[in-house]
Amino acid sequence: VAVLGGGSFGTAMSHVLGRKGVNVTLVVRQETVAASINENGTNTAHHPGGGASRSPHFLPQVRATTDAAAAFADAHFIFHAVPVQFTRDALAKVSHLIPPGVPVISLSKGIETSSLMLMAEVLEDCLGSERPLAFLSGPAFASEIAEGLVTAADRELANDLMELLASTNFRALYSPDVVGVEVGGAVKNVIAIAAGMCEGLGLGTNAMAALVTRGCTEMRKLVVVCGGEPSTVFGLSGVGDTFGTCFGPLSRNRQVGMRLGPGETLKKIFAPSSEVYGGVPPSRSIPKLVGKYPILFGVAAILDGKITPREGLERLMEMP
Ligand SMILES: NC(=O)C1=CN([C@@H]2O[C@H](COP(=O)(O)OP(=O)(O)OC[C@H]3O[C@@H](n4cnc5c(N)ncnc54)[C@H](O)[C@@H]3O)[C@@H](O)[C@H]2O)C=CC1
Ligand SMILES: O=C(CO)COP(=O)(O)O
Repeated sequence: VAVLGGGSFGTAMSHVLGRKGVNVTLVVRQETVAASINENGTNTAHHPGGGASRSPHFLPQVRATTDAAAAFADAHFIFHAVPVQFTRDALAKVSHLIPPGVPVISLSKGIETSSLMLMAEVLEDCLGSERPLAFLSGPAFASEIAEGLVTAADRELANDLMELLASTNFRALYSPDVVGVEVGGAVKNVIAIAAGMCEGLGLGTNAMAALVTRGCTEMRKLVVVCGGEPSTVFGLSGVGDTFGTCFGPLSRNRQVGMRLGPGETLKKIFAPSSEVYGGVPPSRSIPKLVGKYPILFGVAAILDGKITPREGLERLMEMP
């Protein structure tokens, strides 16, 4: 397996596969990161997620390189772990190196803000309509991967992936609903920002439960608008990922919301690093896509600095 993107999730999935004895080549951009993985067994550039613990030691099955051509040449699967907004840029440099017929599996959750496309459409744009594609989603924090959902138009490819990934600490189930799975993964990040704000404002358990429940209703409506199956929302990629993200401490999107709630600005939150968390771009693109769903639209207005989190809450409460 070649994994494109040596961030938190690319690293975590390399560990999952490495522990199964699968040979993995992690494609990173910096020689220093590759050298650190190969020589010291650690990825100094990234925490596995949640900021709580450092990445475990790499097994010898996992090697890192900056040479995508070499990594892709004999790969049976390519896992794409570059954030949605940087996907086109990343693939523009390497897509010609991917041998024909080799499946590409997206691990990335979100909506491309410039085009309002899901990863299925972005990847088809970048890799052509013949490329076999699959998508992994669900509650899968890099620091404690547990369960994921594989979705693909091709059932045989999905079966191969479920077998490839299955282990004592990872289980993959199947869904045929690519749109429903992908919309769920994008929207849950936005709900997580809202849940973090709820927490940051100290609004309590009742408010949090109501917010997350109503957020999932908006997710279901959006899945339907985009052509997915509403029942997908009740599975791992919908409520599963939303609960894990909103009610636990691990989500970076939720952590952004927790700081926004009491009044910190996005500019200040992102000042120390150039990273933009997954939920921030979809928060802004989803309203363009669907119109005024109250929670999704409210998060966008807050991130754009048009209203404060507390004003957003008041608007929700005052809605007829
Ligand atoms: N961290 C997590 O727990 C989970 C993350 N995901 C998804 O996985 C995707 C990646 O997330 P993380 O690994 O957490 O992000 P990250 O910020 O830790 O890492 C992103 C990686 O992409 C690379 N990258 C950025 N721009 C690039 C470019 N133009 N060309 C090549 N590489 C580039 C960066 O160098 C970095 O190694 C996101 O879409 C996220 O939603 C999904 C499930 C869990
Ligand atoms: O998607 C995730 C877990 O399933 C990771 O969420 P964050 O990007 O909010 O950390």
